Amino acid sequence: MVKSDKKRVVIKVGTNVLTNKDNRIVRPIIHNIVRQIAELYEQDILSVLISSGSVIAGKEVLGNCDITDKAIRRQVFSSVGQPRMMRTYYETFHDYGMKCAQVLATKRDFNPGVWRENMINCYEGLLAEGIIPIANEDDATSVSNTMFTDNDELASLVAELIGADMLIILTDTHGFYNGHPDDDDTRIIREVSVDDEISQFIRESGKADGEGRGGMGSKVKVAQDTAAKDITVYIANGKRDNVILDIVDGKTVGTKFVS
Ligand SMILES: Nc1ncnc2c1ncn2[C@@H]1O[C@H](COP(=O)(O)OP(=O)(O)O)[C@@H](O)[C@H]1O
Ligand SMILES: N[C@@H](CCC(=O)OP(=O)(O)O)C(=O)O
Repeated sequence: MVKSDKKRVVIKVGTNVLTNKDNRIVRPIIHNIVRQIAELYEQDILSVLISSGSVIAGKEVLGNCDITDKAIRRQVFSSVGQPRMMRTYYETFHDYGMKCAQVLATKRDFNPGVWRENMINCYEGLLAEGIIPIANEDDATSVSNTMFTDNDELASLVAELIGADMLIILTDTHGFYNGHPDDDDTRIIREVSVDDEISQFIRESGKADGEGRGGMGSKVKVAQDTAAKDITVYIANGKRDNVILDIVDGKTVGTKFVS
C-alpha cells in the first residue's frame, strides 16, 4: 500500500486524563480531544489515538464486583468498559463528520513477521481511508506474557510502526518535573535529551486499581527510547485546552524529548 506523505501524529491519552477525582469518565474531555484531532484532520495531519480508560469505564459500571483475582477483574472491567469508551468516541467523531475505528493489540502483534505485517496493513488501510484508528491494549486477552508495560509502550510501538513524526503523551501533569509535581519547590523540565540522566526526578504516583499503569518512570523511559528513533515526544497535560494543537503548532507546552 502506498503511504501518503501527510504528517502523522500519535496521541496517547492516559486514564487520569479521562476521569475526574471520583474516577468517572468525563465526556467533555473526550470531546475536547476529538475536536483537536478533527482540527488536525482539516490541516491534513493524520492522527492515531491511543486511549486508555477501558478498565476504569468498566469499574464505573460494575463497581466493586465480587471478583478478587486481579487479572480476571482487569479482564472483566475492560471487556465491559472498552465498548463504552468506543461508543463515546464513535458518537463524538461522528458529530465531527469523521470516522474512527478500534484497533486492539497485544505485544505479540508487534513481533517481526506476519503479526507485524498485519498490524501495518491495518493502520495503513485505515489511515488511507481517512479513518482515525483508536488503539488500546486488548486487556481481555492480554494477560501476563503478552502484556505491554502500559499504553505508553503501545503508543511508542505504534508511532514507530507507522513512521510517526511526533508522539504526544497526554497525562494529568503539565509535563515532567524535577521532583513530584505537587511539591512547592519543583519546576517543569522543558526539554530532555535521550542521554540525560533523569531517573532521580521520578516519584511514586500512588494510583489504585484501574487508575492507570506504569507510572512516570516507564513514561519517561518510553519517551527517551522513542526520541532516540527520531520521533519527537511530548509529555503534556491532556486537560489543558488546545494542548494537542499548540504542540503541533510548535508552542512551548509540556516536556519535549529530543534525540
Ligand atoms: N517527576 C515527575 N514529574 C511529573 N509527574 C510525576 C513525576 N514523578 C511522578 N509523577 C507522577 O506520575 C503521574 C503520571 O503518570 P501515570 O500515572 O502513569 O499517568 P497516566 O495514567 O497518564 O499514564 C503523575 O500524576 C505524577 O503523580
Ligand atoms: N489498557 C488499560 C490502560 C492501561 C494503561 O497503560 O493505563 P494508563 O497508564 O492510564 O495509560 C485500559 O484501557 O484501562
